Amino acid sequence: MARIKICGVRDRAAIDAAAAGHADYVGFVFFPKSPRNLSFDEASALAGMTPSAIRRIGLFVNADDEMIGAAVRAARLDGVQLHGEEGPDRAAAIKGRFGVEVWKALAVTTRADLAAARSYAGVVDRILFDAKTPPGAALPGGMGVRFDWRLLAGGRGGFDPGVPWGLAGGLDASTVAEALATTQAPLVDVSSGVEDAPGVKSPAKIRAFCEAVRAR
Ligand SMILES: O=C(O)c1ccccc1N[C@@H]1O[C@H](COP(=O)(O)O)[C@@H](O)[C@H]1O
Repeated sequence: MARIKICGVRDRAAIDAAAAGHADYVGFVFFPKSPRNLSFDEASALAGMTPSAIRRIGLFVNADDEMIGAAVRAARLDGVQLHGEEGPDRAAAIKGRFGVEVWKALAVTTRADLAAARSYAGVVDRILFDAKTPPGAALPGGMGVRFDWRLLAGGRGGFDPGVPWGLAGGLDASTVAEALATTQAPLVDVSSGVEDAPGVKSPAKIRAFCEAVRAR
């Protein structure tokens, strides 16, 4: 069964809904341009509300060590998701310095974009394949944009980028079954697809998303 990450949680209701849906991860966004951005104090409080069965992943975009360190400590993060232009060397340095799981998001439009995953094998704990947002977009993710999931449709054994992976971008309760059927993704990550407005999570949509994943 695919693991579930609910990204961009900002309040107790969203965390409770993720727990009710047996989500595996919640994501805390540390990117000031995002409507889901958290202060370190907010993240610390949310961490205290998160059941121990759910792991906390911090999302960063080209952040420096000072910011990542402050967030790791405040929110007692289990992992970091690098959603900017962090290369394998930067990802390795972050893993070495902070000793948490490192996920690297790769922006995908065409099959050629998948090849970059290989350069992170042995470095990161997970690759997240996300859609490329349009040129000039406000954010590099979290905008409900999807890519052609058939790019991840593997042969008999399924798609194998040589490193654990997950699927993100444009998922919601009505599309995730098709996404899973097409890709056999071992993890799905959702943000805007479980919101009523940017940054406003819907507990009902979170529960529906988790049910759609678990129903498969
Ligand atoms: O959620 C954000 O605000 C965000 C900001 C900057 C980079 C990534 C962001 N979110 C991540 O984007 C993907 C796809 O999100 P969506 O489901 O299409 O809205 C996901 O990994 C989010 O965690």
